[in-house]
Amino acid sequence: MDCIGIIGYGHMGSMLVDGFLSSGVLGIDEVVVTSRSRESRDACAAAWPGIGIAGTNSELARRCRTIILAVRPQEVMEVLREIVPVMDGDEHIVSLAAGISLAELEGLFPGQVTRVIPTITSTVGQGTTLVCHGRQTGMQDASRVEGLFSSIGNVMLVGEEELPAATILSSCGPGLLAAIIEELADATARASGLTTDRALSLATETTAATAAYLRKTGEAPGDLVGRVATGGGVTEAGVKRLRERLPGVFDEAVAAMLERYGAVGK
Ligand SMILES: NC(=O)c1ccc[n+]([C@@H]2O[C@H](COP(=O)([O-])OP(=O)(O)OC[C@H]3O[C@@H](n4cnc5c(N)ncnc54)[C@H](OP(=O)(O)O)[C@@H]3O)[C@@H](O)[C@H]2O)c1
Ligand code: PRO
Repeated sequence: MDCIGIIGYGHMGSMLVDGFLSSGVLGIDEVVVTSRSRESRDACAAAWPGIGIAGTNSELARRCRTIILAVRPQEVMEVLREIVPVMDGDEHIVSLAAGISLAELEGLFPGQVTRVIPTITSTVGQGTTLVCHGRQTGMQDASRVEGLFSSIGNVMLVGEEELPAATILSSCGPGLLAAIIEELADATARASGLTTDRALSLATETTAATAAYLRKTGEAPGDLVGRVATGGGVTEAGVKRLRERLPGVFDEAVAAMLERYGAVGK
């Protein structure tokens, strides 16, 4: 059987196992997992009784044709070097690593290679996975991988040159927005009698509702600001302050992320 192998049972590896099996896109006998530590392999076996667990990366590579590298960028090339000698050459390597290029991957494995950038929000079936296929990847394997990731959210095909910016939005985005929600809630709690818990609950609900509103109406964010910010009113005072400072803050944050993107794993 053509099994899907996942190397690395961390945040992404465990999310993919849960997502692929819960969605039913894969059966329990179609997935093989390994991870560096015994604890992670045991945790996977306990969470999904009957799942294939490989003791080593090489064992997994011998058993699977599609191999998802869910290790950190700085570990990807070492893992690839370890498994290439036991591979036939017709496998499909799927790397989740931000910052490791197709050319770098193909330099070690000159076969079918795809870069996939998932997002933690796939845990709840939402958000967009970015997919960028290498030149050697055939249509059948490409659509198999796209189908797998479609089972846990949206899939967007992107060119490799678009990947850094798209990653910031779709994959770093939940972390950025979570930090903003926390700051907004903390600031209102500091300035009032509202408890932090209640402030966080309101800020989270409002963020979800605002995204739902924008998605459903298709309205531009600036137009929504205009609907909410009554002239001379409360929102206007806050938006004015944000617009004075936020462009510079966001430019700095994006520049820092792009700089790190180029260096990660090197
Ligand atoms: N987190 C995100 O939201 C996100 C989004 C998009 C892309 N990514 C990418 O996804 C990849 C994984 O990120 P993550 O957040 O899941 O990292 P993580 O939680 O640190 O998980 C990495 C896992 O790799 C395992 N590992 C390390 N070295 C290994 C080796 N030599 N052989 C086998 N397993 C090994 C570790 O195993 P043990 O636990 O067994 O020690 C760990 O569980 C990264 O390349 C990252 O750039 C992450
Ligand atoms: N998480 C990974 C990082 O922060 C890649 C995108 C989201 O490096």
